[in-house]
Amino acid sequence: MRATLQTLEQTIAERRKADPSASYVAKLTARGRGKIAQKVGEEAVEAVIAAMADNRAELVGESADLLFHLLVLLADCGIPFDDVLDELDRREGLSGIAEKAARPKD
Ligand SMILES: N=c1c2ncn([C@@H]3O[C@H](COP(=O)(O)OP(=O)(O)OP(=O)(O)O)[C@@H](O)[C@H]3O)c2ncn1[C@@H]1O[C@H](COP(=O)(O)O)[C@@H](O)[C@H]1O
Repeated sequence: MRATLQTLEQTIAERRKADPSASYVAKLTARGRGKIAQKVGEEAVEAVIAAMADNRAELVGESADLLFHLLVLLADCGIPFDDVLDELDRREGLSGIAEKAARPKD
């Protein structure tokens, strides 16, 4: 899973500098961060609609669109996707800490 996103992140980094007439990533990047952010929002709403309609195929497709556009946005902000994964890892490490702290000591 991580390799797929890593490859896509790499491709996006390369395509940002491509000819906008030949690359969707370059075209979207040229339209500015506001437009990229708007696309992330639109794809998120479409994924939610697909989930609420219980449409599995649509949800898979819209989730792919959402992740792709999120990676384009992170690239525009100069944030490596590894930073997001590191944050998730950190939270996983934290899970259960509050529960353990609340437990009476032996
Ligand atoms: N994963 C994707 C991907 N997912 C979705 N899309 C594009 O996202 C767009 C979303 O469609 P919409 O109808 O929502 O948007 P639109 O009508 O094109 O644009 P708006 O008018 O809404 O702004 C489509 O044009 C899709 O082709 C993607 N375009 C590219 N990739 C990946 O990015 C790589 C680089 O692509 P290029 O930059 O085109 O070389 C590709 O090899 C793929 O791996």
